[in-house]
Amino acid sequence: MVDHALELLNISCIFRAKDDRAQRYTAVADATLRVRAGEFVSVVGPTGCGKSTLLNVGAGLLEPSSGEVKVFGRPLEGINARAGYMFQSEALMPWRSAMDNVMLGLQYRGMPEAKARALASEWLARVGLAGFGDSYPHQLSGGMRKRAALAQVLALDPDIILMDEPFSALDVQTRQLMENEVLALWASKKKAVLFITHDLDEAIAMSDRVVVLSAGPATRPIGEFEIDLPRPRDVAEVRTHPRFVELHSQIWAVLRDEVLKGYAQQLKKAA
Ligand SMILES: Nc1ncnc2c1ncn2[C@@H]1O[C@H](COP(=O)(O)OP(=O)(O)OP(=O)(O)O)[C@@H](O)[C@H]1O
Repeated sequence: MVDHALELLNISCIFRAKDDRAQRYTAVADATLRVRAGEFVSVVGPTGCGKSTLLNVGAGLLEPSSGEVKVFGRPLEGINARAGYMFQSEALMPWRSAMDNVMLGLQYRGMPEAKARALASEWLARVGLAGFGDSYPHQLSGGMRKRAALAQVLALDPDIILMDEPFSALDVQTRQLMENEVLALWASKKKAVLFITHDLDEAIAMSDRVVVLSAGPATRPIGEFEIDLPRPRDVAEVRTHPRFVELHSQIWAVLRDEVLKGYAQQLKKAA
């Protein structure tokens, strides 16, 4: 039996339209997505297609209109306690130091202060922020804030890591450094990762598998690709690998039409 960490089974999400509450909008329709324990899966798809919606369902933050979520084989009820979630936006509390931000989740789970401080300090060092524990978010660079947010999630030792375009706000160099760091941490801990991104290069460079979503409405997976590139990988170097180029063109052939459809819809919405 395959050991799945997270299963989204026949998920549909229907929202009331924001501008007209009588109207319904089917964001996701009959979508099935599985992540094995220890597997790194990326989901790519056009803007606004429903990537975050699916991730929110996996996190237990959003109840689907229909379908089932299983976590290590068990139906999910409420918040997914075995998952850590890293958002696109800043998750650090500006009035707390980096150390206090990382400690917060640990203490919330009942860890005594001294133990939480020691563990937070260990994780800050692991993400390259030794000596920055007393700094407040505004005193850290964008990349350092992402590192602190990563420490915050990983310190909780989740079995599943959900990441929603975590590095999209970073410059290219910092982003590649962070991607390599995430890969190194992942390789040492081998957690299940569900990673949402707009960026196909990033998805291929990081993942074991890339899932392509169709343009909305009624988004669902329309392609799935095993990424058989050797590991360990350097995200910048792997892009020059002939197999990377081959996979990129195969996946782009599926994604391209959806991106064009998504773009046309955005234009229609804006008109
Ligand atoms: N709570 C909600 N109420 C109404 N509509 C919603 C709600 N949440 C999401 N939607 C709609 O569902 C669709 C999917 O949104 P979602 O944020 O999941 O897309 P996305 O692929 O993550 O977008 P992006 O690529 O821009 O981050 C969008 O059209 C969005 O407007």
